[in-house]
Amino acid sequence: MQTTCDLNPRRGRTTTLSAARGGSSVPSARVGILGASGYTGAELMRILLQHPYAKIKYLTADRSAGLAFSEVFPQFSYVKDLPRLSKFEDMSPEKWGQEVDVIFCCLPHATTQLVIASLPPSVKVVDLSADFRLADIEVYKEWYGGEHKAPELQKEAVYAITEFSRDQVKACRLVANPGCYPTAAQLPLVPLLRSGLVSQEDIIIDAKSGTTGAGRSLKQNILYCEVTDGISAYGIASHRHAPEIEQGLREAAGGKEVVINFTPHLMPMSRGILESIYVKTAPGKTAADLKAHLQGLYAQEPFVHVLEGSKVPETRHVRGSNHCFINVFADRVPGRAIIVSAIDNLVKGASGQAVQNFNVMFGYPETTGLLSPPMFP
Ligand SMILES: NC(=O)C1=CN([C@@H]2O[C@H](COP(=O)(O)OP(=O)(O)OC[C@H]3O[C@@H](n4cnc5c(N)ncnc54)[C@H](OP(=O)(O)O)[C@@H]3O)[C@@H](O)[C@H]2O)C=CC1
Ligand SMILES: CC(=O)N[C@@H](CCC(=O)OP(=O)(O)O)C(=O)O
Repeated sequence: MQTTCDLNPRRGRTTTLSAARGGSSVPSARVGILGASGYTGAELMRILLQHPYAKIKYLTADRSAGLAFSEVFPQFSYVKDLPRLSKFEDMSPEKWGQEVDVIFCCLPHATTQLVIASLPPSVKVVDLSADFRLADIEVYKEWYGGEHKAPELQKEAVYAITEFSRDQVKACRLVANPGCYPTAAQLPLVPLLRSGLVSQEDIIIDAKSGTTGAGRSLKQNILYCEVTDGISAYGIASHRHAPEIEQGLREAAGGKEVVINFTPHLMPMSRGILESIYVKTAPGKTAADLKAHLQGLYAQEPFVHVLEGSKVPETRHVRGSNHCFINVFADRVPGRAIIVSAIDNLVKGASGQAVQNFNVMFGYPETTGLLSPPMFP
Protein backbone atom coordinates (compact mmCIF):
# COMPACT_ATOMS: atom_id res chain seq x y z
CA MET A 1 0.00 0.00 0.00
CA GLN A 2 1.18 3.47 -0.88
CA THR A 3 1.57 5.57 2.25
CA THR A 4 2.61 8.97 1.00
CA CYS A 5 2.12 10.71 -2.29
CA ASP A 6 5.06 11.56 -4.47
CA LEU A 7 5.57 15.26 -4.78
CA ASN A 8 4.01 16.23 -8.04
CA PRO A 9 4.81 19.88 -8.63
CA ARG A 10 2.39 21.73 -10.86
CA ARG A 11 3.50 24.57 -13.08
CA GLY A 12 2.67 28.15 -12.21
CA ARG A 13 2.57 29.87 -8.88
CA THR A 14 5.22 29.12 -6.30
CA THR A 15 5.15 29.71 -2.59
CA THR A 16 7.70 32.01 -1.04
CA LEU A 17 7.13 30.24 2.27
CA SER A 18 8.58 26.97 1.02
CA ALA A 19 11.53 28.86 -0.45
CA ALA A 20 12.00 30.71 2.83
CA ARG A 21 12.12 27.37 4.58
CA GLY A 22 14.76 26.12 2.26
CA GLY A 23 12.39 23.86 0.32
CA SER A 24 12.30 23.59 -3.44
CA SER A 25 9.84 25.69 -5.46
CA VAL A 26 6.56 23.84 -5.06
CA PRO A 27 3.40 25.38 -6.52
CA SER A 28 1.08 26.55 -3.78
CA ALA A 29 -2.69 26.23 -3.82
CA ARG A 30 -5.00 29.22 -3.29
CA VAL A 31 -7.55 28.16 -0.70
CA GLY A 32 -11.06 29.31 0.14
CA ILE A 33 -12.94 28.06 3.20
CA LEU A 34 -16.73 28.28 3.13
CA GLY A 35 -18.31 28.25 6.57
CA ALA A 36 -14.95 29.14 8.06
CA SER A 37 -16.28 30.62 11.30
CA GLY A 38 -17.40 27.27 12.72
CA TYR A 39 -15.44 24.56 14.51
CA THR A 40 -14.18 22.66 11.46
CA GLY A 41 -13.25 26.04 9.92
CA ALA A 42 -11.23 26.95 13.01
CA GLU A 43 -9.49 23.59 12.87
CA LEU A 44 -8.72 24.02 9.17
CA MET A 45 -7.20 27.42 9.95
CA ARG A 46 -5.07 25.88 12.71
CA ILE A 47 -3.74 23.27 10.27
CA LEU A 48 -3.44 25.42 7.15
CA LEU A 49 -1.68 28.31 8.90
CA GLN A 50 1.31 25.98 9.21
CA HIS A 51 0.89 24.36 5.79
CA PRO A 52 3.70 25.54 3.49
CA TYR A 53 1.76 25.09 0.24
CA ALA A 54 -1.68 26.46 1.22
CA LYS A 55 -2.36 30.15 0.63
CA ILE A 56 -5.60 31.07 2.39
CA LYS A 57 -7.47 33.58 0.25
CA TYR A 58 -11.11 33.63 1.32
CA LEU A 59 -13.10 32.83 4.41
CA THR A 60 -16.88 32.98 4.39
CA ALA A 61 -19.43 33.01 7.18
CA ASP A 62 -23.14 33.50 7.62
CA ARG A 63 -24.04 35.28 10.88
CA SER A 64 -20.38 36.25 11.29
CA ALA A 65 -20.04 37.74 7.79
CA GLY A 66 -18.47 41.18 8.05
CA LEU A 67 -16.95 40.46 11.46
CA ALA A 68 -13.21 40.76 11.95
CA PHE A 69 -11.21 37.57 11.75
CA SER A 70 -9.64 38.26 15.15
CA GLU A 71 -13.06 38.84 16.70
CA VAL A 72 -14.39 35.44 15.62
CA PHE A 73 -11.07 33.67 16.22
CA PRO A 74 -9.23 35.50 19.02
CA GLN A 75 -6.85 32.53 19.16
CA PHE A 76 -5.42 33.63 15.79
CA SER A 77 -5.23 37.37 16.53
CA TYR A 78 -1.42 37.24 16.51
CA VAL A 79 -1.43 36.23 12.82
CA LYS A 80 -0.35 39.37 11.00
CA ASP A 81 0.25 38.34 7.39
CA LEU A 82 -3.31 37.64 6.25
CA PRO A 83 -4.45 41.11 5.18
CA ARG A 84 -7.20 39.88 2.86
CA LEU A 85 -8.64 37.87 5.67
CA SER A 86 -9.30 40.75 8.01
CA LYS A 87 -13.04 40.11 7.71
CA PHE A 88 -15.29 37.15 6.93
CA GLU A 89 -16.97 37.46 3.55
CA ASP A 90 -20.52 36.49 2.74
CA MET A 91 -21.34 33.68 0.33
CA SER A 92 -20.81 35.27 -3.07
CA PRO A 93 -19.03 32.76 -5.34
CA GLU A 94 -18.85 35.33 -8.13
CA LYS A 95 -16.39 37.28 -5.95
CA TRP A 96 -13.97 34.51 -5.15
CA GLY A 97 -14.73 31.60 -7.51
CA GLN A 98 -12.04 32.61 -9.99
CA GLU A 99 -9.40 33.32 -7.38
CA VAL A 100 -9.05 30.00 -5.64
CA ASP A 101 -7.73 26.60 -6.67
CA VAL A 102 -9.52 24.69 -3.94
CA ILE A 103 -12.51 25.14 -1.66
CA PHE A 104 -12.91 23.49 1.73
CA CYS A 105 -16.64 23.49 2.26
CA CYS A 106 -17.64 23.51 5.95
CA LEU A 107 -21.29 24.43 5.47
CA PRO A 108 -24.22 22.64 7.11
CA HIS A 109 -25.79 19.72 5.26
CA ALA A 110 -28.04 20.65 2.37
CA THR A 111 -26.59 24.16 2.00
CA THR A 112 -23.59 22.79 0.12
CA GLN A 113 -24.97 21.27 -3.09
CA LEU A 114 -25.98 24.44 -4.94
CA VAL A 115 -22.90 26.35 -3.80
CA ILE A 116 -20.55 23.72 -5.15
CA ALA A 117 -22.56 23.38 -8.34
CA SER A 118 -22.05 27.12 -8.94
CA LEU A 119 -18.23 26.97 -8.77
CA PRO A 120 -16.06 27.12 -11.89
CA PRO A 121 -15.10 23.56 -12.91
CA SER A 122 -11.42 24.41 -12.42
CA VAL A 123 -11.92 24.71 -8.66
CA LYS A 124 -11.33 21.55 -6.68
CA VAL A 125 -13.50 20.88 -3.64
CA VAL A 126 -13.14 19.04 -0.36
CA ASP A 127 -16.63 18.97 1.12
CA LEU A 128 -16.81 18.30 4.85
CA SER A 129 -20.60 18.11 4.91
CA ALA A 130 -22.61 14.97 4.24
CA ASP A 131 -24.07 16.29 0.97
CA PHE A 132 -22.04 14.10 -1.37
CA ARG A 133 -21.26 11.11 0.84
CA LEU A 134 -24.15 8.84 -0.06
CA ALA A 135 -23.79 7.45 -3.57
CA ASP A 136 -27.48 6.57 -3.84
CA ILE A 137 -29.56 9.74 -4.16
CA GLU A 138 -32.64 7.91 -2.87
CA VAL A 139 -30.79 6.97 0.31
CA TYR A 140 -29.71 10.61 0.68
CA LYS A 141 -33.35 11.70 0.35
CA GLU A 142 -34.50 9.18 2.92
CA TRP A 143 -31.93 10.18 5.58
CA TYR A 144 -31.50 13.91 4.92
CA GLY A 145 -35.12 14.63 4.11
CA GLY A 146 -34.92 16.47 0.81
CA GLU A 147 -34.21 16.23 -2.90
CA HIS A 148 -30.54 16.26 -3.84
CA LYS A 149 -29.92 19.46 -5.78
CA ALA A 150 -26.76 18.42 -7.61
CA PRO A 151 -27.20 14.75 -8.59
CA GLU A 152 -24.74 15.06 -11.49
CA LEU A 153 -22.00 16.24 -9.14
CA GLN A 154 -22.87 13.43 -6.77
CA LYS A 155 -21.84 10.94 -9.46
CA GLU A 156 -18.33 12.39 -9.72
CA ALA A 157 -17.73 12.79 -5.98
CA VAL A 158 -15.17 10.47 -4.37
CA TYR A 159 -15.96 9.37 -0.81
CA ALA A 160 -12.53 9.40 0.72
CA ILE A 161 -11.15 7.89 3.84
CA THR A 162 -7.71 8.77 2.53
CA GLU A 163 -6.05 5.48 3.43
CA PHE A 164 -8.50 3.59 1.18
CA SER A 165 -8.89 6.01 -1.71
CA ARG A 166 -5.60 7.61 -2.70
CA ASP A 167 -5.73 6.80 -6.39
CA GLN A 168 -9.29 8.08 -6.80
CA VAL A 169 -8.57 11.23 -4.76
CA LYS A 170 -5.53 12.05 -6.91
CA ALA A 171 -7.69 12.04 -10.01
CA CYS A 172 -10.88 13.67 -8.76
CA ARG A 173 -12.30 17.17 -8.50
CA LEU A 174 -14.73 16.68 -5.62
CA VAL A 175 -13.96 14.82 -2.41
CA ALA A 176 -16.79 13.88 -0.08
CA ASN A 177 -14.96 13.95 3.23
CA PRO A 178 -16.35 11.26 5.55
CA GLY A 179 -18.19 11.90 8.81
CA CYS A 180 -16.43 11.55 12.15
CA TYR A 181 -18.23 8.42 13.41
CA PRO A 182 -17.90 6.70 10.00
CA THR A 183 -14.13 7.37 9.91
CA ALA A 184 -13.52 5.79 13.31
CA ALA A 185 -15.69 2.79 12.39
CA GLN A 186 -14.44 2.11 8.88
CA LEU A 187 -10.70 2.35 9.54
CA PRO A 188 -10.78 -0.96 11.44
CA LEU A 189 -13.86 -2.58 9.90
CA VAL A 190 -13.26 -2.12 6.16
CA PRO A 191 -9.99 -4.13 6.05
CA LEU A 192 -11.45 -6.85 8.28
CA LEU A 193 -14.50 -7.26 6.05
CA ARG A 194 -12.44 -7.11 2.87
CA SER A 195 -10.26 -9.93 4.13
CA GLY A 196 -13.25 -11.98 5.34
CA LEU A 197 -11.90 -12.09 8.90
CA VAL A 198 -15.18 -10.92 10.45
CA SER A 199 -18.81 -11.60 9.72
CA GLN A 200 -20.82 -8.79 8.15
CA GLU A 201 -23.72 -9.76 10.41
CA ASP A 202 -24.53 -8.33 13.84
CA ILE A 203 -21.88 -5.61 13.93
CA ILE A 204 -22.54 -3.32 16.90
CA ILE A 205 -20.96 0.13 17.07
CA ASP A 206 -21.22 1.88 20.42
CA ALA A 207 -19.94 5.40 19.75
CA LYS A 208 -19.15 8.41 21.95
CA SER A 209 -18.50 11.96 20.78
CA GLY A 210 -17.37 15.28 22.18
CA THR A 211 -19.76 18.20 21.75
CA THR A 212 -17.77 19.97 18.99
CA GLY A 213 -19.26 17.23 16.79
CA ALA A 214 -22.52 19.20 16.96
CA GLY A 215 -20.97 22.39 15.57
CA ARG A 216 -20.62 25.91 16.95
CA SER A 217 -24.11 27.29 16.43
CA LEU A 218 -26.29 27.69 19.50
CA LYS A 219 -28.29 24.61 20.47
CA GLN A 220 -29.87 23.81 23.80
CA ASN A 221 -28.68 20.20 23.93
CA ILE A 222 -25.03 21.19 23.89
CA LEU A 223 -25.19 23.88 26.57
CA TYR A 224 -22.69 23.25 29.37
CA CYS A 225 -25.40 22.41 31.90
CA GLU A 226 -27.07 19.94 29.57
CA VAL A 227 -23.85 18.05 28.83
CA THR A 228 -21.65 18.20 31.89
CA ASP A 229 -21.75 15.47 34.57
CA GLY A 230 -23.63 13.09 32.32
CA ILE A 231 -23.74 11.01 29.18
CA SER A 232 -26.67 10.49 26.86
CA ALA A 233 -27.48 8.33 23.88
CA TYR A 234 -29.09 9.99 20.88
CA GLY A 235 -30.14 9.10 17.35
CA ILE A 236 -30.90 5.59 18.59
CA ALA A 237 -31.54 3.30 15.61
CA SER A 238 -31.99 6.41 13.47
CA HIS A 239 -28.67 8.24 13.11
CA ARG A 240 -27.78 9.40 9.58
CA HIS A 241 -24.28 8.00 9.91
CA ALA A 242 -25.64 4.43 9.88
CA PRO A 243 -26.27 4.42 6.10
CA GLU A 244 -22.89 6.08 5.51
CA ILE A 245 -21.07 3.40 7.50
CA GLU A 246 -23.15 0.64 5.90
CA GLN A 247 -22.32 1.93 2.42
CA GLY A 248 -18.58 1.47 3.12
CA LEU A 249 -18.97 -1.85 4.91
CA ARG A 250 -21.22 -3.28 2.19
CA GLU A 251 -18.61 -2.47 -0.44
CA ALA A 252 -15.89 -4.02 1.73
CA ALA A 253 -18.01 -7.16 2.19
CA GLY A 254 -18.23 -7.60 -1.59
CA GLY A 255 -21.77 -6.25 -1.85
CA LYS A 256 -23.33 -8.38 0.89
CA GLU A 257 -26.06 -6.68 2.89
CA VAL A 258 -24.75 -5.05 6.09
CA VAL A 259 -27.13 -3.69 8.71
CA ILE A 260 -25.25 -2.35 11.70
CA ASN A 261 -26.48 -1.52 15.16
CA PHE A 262 -25.14 2.01 15.73
CA THR A 263 -25.72 4.10 18.84
CA PRO A 264 -23.95 7.44 19.33
CA HIS A 265 -23.58 9.12 22.72
CA LEU A 266 -22.84 12.70 23.66
CA MET A 267 -20.00 13.06 26.18
CA PRO A 268 -19.02 15.91 28.47
CA MET A 269 -15.85 16.68 26.54
CA SER A 270 -15.11 19.06 23.69
CA ARG A 271 -13.26 16.76 21.28
CA GLY A 272 -12.93 13.09 20.53
CA ILE A 273 -14.69 10.03 19.20
CA LEU A 274 -14.39 6.65 20.89
CA GLU A 275 -16.03 3.60 19.38
CA SER A 276 -16.33 0.16 20.94
CA ILE A 277 -17.16 -2.18 18.09
CA TYR A 278 -18.47 -5.69 18.66
CA VAL A 279 -17.92 -8.22 15.87
CA LYS A 280 -18.23 -11.94 15.20
CA THR A 281 -15.01 -13.44 13.93
CA ALA A 282 -15.11 -15.67 10.84
CA PRO A 283 -15.06 -19.43 11.58
CA GLY A 284 -11.64 -20.49 12.86
CA LYS A 285 -10.41 -16.89 13.27
CA THR A 286 -9.53 -15.18 16.53
CA ALA A 287 -9.14 -11.62 17.77
CA ALA A 288 -5.36 -12.15 17.42
CA ASP A 289 -5.82 -12.86 13.69
CA LEU A 290 -7.83 -9.66 13.28
CA LYS A 291 -5.20 -7.63 15.09
CA ALA A 292 -2.32 -9.16 13.13
CA HIS A 293 -4.09 -8.29 9.88
CA LEU A 294 -4.64 -4.66 10.87
CA GLN A 295 -1.07 -4.37 12.19
CA GLY A 296 0.35 -5.60 8.91
CA LEU A 297 -1.89 -3.37 6.83
CA TYR A 298 -1.33 -0.18 8.81
CA ALA A 299 2.34 -0.71 9.70
CA GLN A 300 3.53 1.92 7.23
CA GLU A 301 0.63 4.32 7.64
CA PRO A 302 1.51 7.66 9.20
CA PHE A 303 -1.84 8.19 10.92
CA VAL A 304 -3.39 4.81 11.74
CA HIS A 305 -1.84 2.88 14.63
CA VAL A 306 -2.73 -0.52 16.00
CA LEU A 307 -1.62 -0.40 19.63
CA GLU A 308 0.71 -2.96 21.18
CA GLY A 309 -0.47 -5.57 23.69
CA SER A 310 -3.60 -4.68 25.60
CA LYS A 311 -3.18 -0.89 25.46
CA VAL A 312 -6.58 0.75 25.21
CA PRO A 313 -7.14 3.61 22.72
CA GLU A 314 -8.27 6.81 24.44
CA THR A 315 -9.58 10.08 23.03
CA ARG A 316 -7.04 11.95 25.20
CA HIS A 317 -4.21 10.21 23.36
CA VAL A 318 -5.23 11.41 19.89
CA ARG A 319 -6.54 14.85 20.90
CA GLY A 320 -5.58 17.59 18.44
CA SER A 321 -3.90 15.11 16.09
CA ASN A 322 -4.76 13.38 12.83
CA HIS A 323 -4.08 9.95 14.36
CA CYS A 324 -6.45 7.04 14.77
CA PHE A 325 -5.60 4.55 17.55
CA ILE A 326 -7.05 1.06 17.26
CA ASN A 327 -6.82 -2.13 19.29
CA VAL A 328 -8.54 -5.50 19.10
CA PHE A 329 -9.48 -7.60 22.12
CA ALA A 330 -10.75 -11.16 22.48
CA ASP A 331 -14.14 -11.44 24.15
CA ARG A 332 -14.62 -14.11 26.85
CA VAL A 333 -16.65 -16.13 24.38
CA PRO A 334 -14.80 -17.65 21.40
CA GLY A 335 -15.95 -16.22 18.09
CA ARG A 336 -16.40 -12.67 19.32
CA ALA A 337 -14.00 -9.73 19.34
CA ILE A 338 -14.11 -6.15 20.54
CA ILE A 339 -12.41 -3.40 18.57
CA VAL A 340 -11.74 -0.01 20.13
CA SER A 341 -11.07 2.96 17.85
CA ALA A 342 -10.28 6.56 18.85
CA ILE A 343 -9.92 9.73 16.78
CA ASP A 344 -10.28 13.48 17.27
CA ASN A 345 -13.58 14.31 15.54
CA LEU A 346 -12.29 17.70 14.38
CA VAL A 347 -9.02 16.34 12.98
CA LYS A 348 -9.06 12.81 11.50
CA GLY A 349 -12.86 13.03 11.77
CA ALA A 350 -13.06 16.27 9.73
CA SER A 351 -10.48 18.98 9.00
CA GLY A 352 -7.33 16.84 9.33
CA GLN A 353 -8.63 14.23 6.93
CA ALA A 354 -9.80 17.05 4.64
CA VAL A 355 -6.23 18.38 4.49
CA GLN A 356 -4.90 14.83 4.01
CA ASN A 357 -7.21 14.52 0.99
CA PHE A 358 -6.20 18.00 -0.24
CA ASN A 359 -2.53 16.97 -0.05
CA VAL A 360 -3.21 13.88 -2.15
CA MET A 361 -5.31 15.87 -4.66
CA PHE A 362 -2.56 18.44 -5.17
CA GLY A 363 0.39 16.04 -5.06
CA TYR A 364 1.86 17.36 -1.80
CA PRO A 365 3.39 14.94 0.70
CA GLU A 366 0.37 13.46 2.39
CA THR A 367 1.39 14.40 5.92
CA THR A 368 2.02 18.09 5.13
CA GLY A 369 0.61 20.28 7.91
CA LEU A 370 -0.60 17.25 9.83
CA LEU A 371 2.34 16.14 11.89
CA SER A 372 1.43 17.93 15.14
CA PRO A 373 1.56 15.35 17.90
CA PRO A 374 -1.47 14.84 20.14
CA MET A 375 -2.15 17.34 22.95
CA PHE A 376 -2.00 15.67 26.36
CA PRO A 377 -3.55 15.95 28.86
N1 LIG B 1 -17.93 19.26 13.95
C1 LIG B 1 -17.50 18.07 13.57
O1 LIG B 1 -16.89 17.32 14.36
C2 LIG B 1 -17.71 17.62 12.18
C3 LIG B 1 -18.48 18.34 11.28
N2 LIG B 1 -18.65 17.89 10.00
C4 LIG B 1 -19.44 18.65 9.02
O2 LIG B 1 -18.71 19.81 8.61
C5 LIG B 1 -19.60 20.89 8.37
C6 LIG B 1 -19.20 22.05 9.29
O3 LIG B 1 -19.32 21.63 10.65
P1 LIG B 1 -18.97 22.59 11.85
O4 LIG B 1 -17.80 23.42 11.54
O5 LIG B 1 -18.97 21.75 13.06
O6 LIG B 1 -20.29 23.52 11.87
P2 LIG B 1 -20.48 24.95 12.58
O7 LIG B 1 -21.92 25.06 12.89
O8 LIG B 1 -19.51 25.10 13.68
O9 LIG B 1 -20.12 25.99 11.39
C7 LIG B 1 -20.94 26.13 10.27
C8 LIG B 1 -20.40 27.22 9.36
O10 LIG B 1 -21.29 27.44 8.26
C9 LIG B 1 -21.79 28.77 8.26
N3 LIG B 1 -23.21 28.70 7.87
C10 LIG B 1 -24.24 28.23 8.60
N4 LIG B 1 -25.39 28.28 7.89
C11 LIG B 1 -25.07 28.82 6.68
C12 LIG B 1 -25.82 29.15 5.52
N5 LIG B 1 -27.14 28.91 5.45
N6 LIG B 1 -25.16 29.68 4.46
C13 LIG B 1 -23.83 29.93 4.52
N7 LIG B 1 -23.07 29.64 5.60
C14 LIG B 1 -23.68 29.09 6.66
C15 LIG B 1 -21.59 29.27 9.68
O11 LIG B 1 -21.48 30.68 9.68
P3 LIG B 1 -21.80 31.55 11.03
O12 LIG B 1 -20.86 31.06 12.08
O13 LIG B 1 -21.49 32.95 10.63
O14 LIG B 1 -23.22 31.31 11.36
C16 LIG B 1 -20.27 28.58 10.03
O15 LIG B 1 -19.20 29.29 9.43
C17 LIG B 1 -21.02 20.38 8.64
O16 LIG B 1 -21.61 19.94 7.46
C18 LIG B 1 -20.76 19.21 9.59
O17 LIG B 1 -21.77 18.28 9.55
C19 LIG B 1 -18.03 16.76 9.56
C20 LIG B 1 -17.27 16.00 10.41
C21 LIG B 1 -17.10 16.34 11.81
C1 LIG C 1 -22.02 15.16 18.59
C2 LIG C 1 -22.75 15.36 17.29
O1 LIG C 1 -23.79 15.96 17.25
N1 LIG C 1 -22.20 14.82 16.22
C3 LIG C 1 -22.76 14.94 14.89
C4 LIG C 1 -21.87 14.27 13.88
C5 LIG C 1 -20.80 15.18 13.35
C6 LIG C 1 -20.13 14.59 12.07
O2 LIG C 1 -19.20 13.96 11.87
O3 LIG C 1 -20.65 14.55 11.06
P1 LIG C 1 -21.41 15.15 9.89
O4 LIG C 1 -20.43 15.78 9.01
O5 LIG C 1 -22.10 14.04 9.21
O6 LIG C 1 -22.30 16.15 10.54
C7 LIG C 1 -24.14 14.28 14.82
O7 LIG C 1 -24.41 13.34 15.54
O8 LIG C 1 -24.90 14.66 13.92
